[in-house]
Amino acid sequence: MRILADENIPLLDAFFADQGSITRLPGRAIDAAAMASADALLLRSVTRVTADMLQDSPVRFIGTCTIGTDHLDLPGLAAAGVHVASAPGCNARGVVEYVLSALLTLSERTGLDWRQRCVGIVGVGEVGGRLAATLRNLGLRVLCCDPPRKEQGAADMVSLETLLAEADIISCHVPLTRQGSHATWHLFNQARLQALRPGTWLINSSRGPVVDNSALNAVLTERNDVHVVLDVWEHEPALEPQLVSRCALATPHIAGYSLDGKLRGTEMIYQAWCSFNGQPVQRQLSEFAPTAGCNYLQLDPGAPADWQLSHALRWVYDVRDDDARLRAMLARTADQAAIHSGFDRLRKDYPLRRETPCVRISGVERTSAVLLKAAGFSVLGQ
Ligand SMILES: NC(=O)c1ccc[n+]([C@@H]2O[C@H](COP(=O)([O-])OP(=O)(O)OC[C@H]3O[C@@H](n4cnc5c(N)ncnc54)[C@H](O)[C@@H]3O)[C@@H](O)[C@H]2O)c1
Ligand SMILES: O=C(O)[C@H](O)[C@H](O)COP(=O)(O)O
Repeated sequence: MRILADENIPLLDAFFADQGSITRLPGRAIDAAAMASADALLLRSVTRVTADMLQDSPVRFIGTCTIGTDHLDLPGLAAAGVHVASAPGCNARGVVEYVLSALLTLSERTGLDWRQRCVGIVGVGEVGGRLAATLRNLGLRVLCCDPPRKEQGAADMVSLETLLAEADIISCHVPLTRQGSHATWHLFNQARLQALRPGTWLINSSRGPVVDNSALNAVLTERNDVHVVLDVWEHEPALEPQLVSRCALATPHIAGYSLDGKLRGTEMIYQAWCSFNGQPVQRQLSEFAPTAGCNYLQLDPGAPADWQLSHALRWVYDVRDDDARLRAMLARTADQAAIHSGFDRLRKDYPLRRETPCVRISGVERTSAVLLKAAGFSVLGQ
């Protein structure tokens, strides 16, 4: 069995070494020629695969260790008899922590308390659903917009127009789709961007083309009341430096880049591989990865509960660091080829980041403990 894999998949050998010979390539270098001599592909989100690209290839299994699948032509591959597996929800908690950190940052910069604002969530699946639950636990008013789920009977959904009219903060968590009645390509087009309420915070950590980047750039030229956070870009790894400079926070598609999320993605694809090949699952992530519950944060017991929450959220993940790294890269070059490689380098060399569930916090009062638990922390001794 010849396995062709993205070099950025962690624990490849631990899970797959005895399943065949593994060839590693940068994800963007995995092309039709490389696929022609592989039986299986293990990918992340940067490798596009269509049925046409596999015409001369024996590949029958593709596993993408990611939530998103828009890089794969799913109908074409299914028609060609290629089995595709993805990793739903693998890094959803990381994205929630990214959004919480962005809210905290915008709150500090604008002086507006994020916990008093109404949040509109567009796309209420693995990420949006967890974000909605966390924010509601923390006492925020949350509006949810998910027409496909509404059609399947989900209650309490609002239209996008209602959400645009009522939400102070909009966070986008839809898949990128180009066809069908709920296509999300340019869901945030010029008209909707212009219709944002004064002072709106708009966060996109789904896929770049969900927001029309050129329209956004134009709208931000006219309006400085809207605060935009972008983790994903319409033409990434290409970036429009002017748009970056107009964003309140700008990061290189790392919202879900917790170590836990990446490792979970590999394990889920290993499990899908075993199922596809009719073989038992013989390996578990817990054999290879550091377990949860290993980090301790000591908080000042006398500090106010809101401070404890902010401090703990910052300790888990601080979006300002990723924003600073992207801006520093852009300050060094205006050359697009260098920007492409700089963008990919920031992702490849991403610092270690762990998710909240592996954090234990000691030394807090009861009010703080309730708040911290609502945000997803385990609180020692409570
Ligand atoms: N930036 C990152 O690091 C990162 C990490 C994880 C996921 N993502 C992206 O976020 C997306 C969402 O992730 P998820 O795990 O929540 O996916 P999901 O499939 O669990 O949920 C997506 C939800 O969007 C809804 N939806 C589809 N079309 C819609 C529309 N037009 N309007 C409103 N809702 C619509 C679906 O019904 C579904 O409930 C992924 O597809 C991926 O592209 C990005
Ligand atoms: O869809 C996903 O899971 C995320 O966008 C994921 O973080 C993408 O990571 P990449 O495949 O680009 O390394």
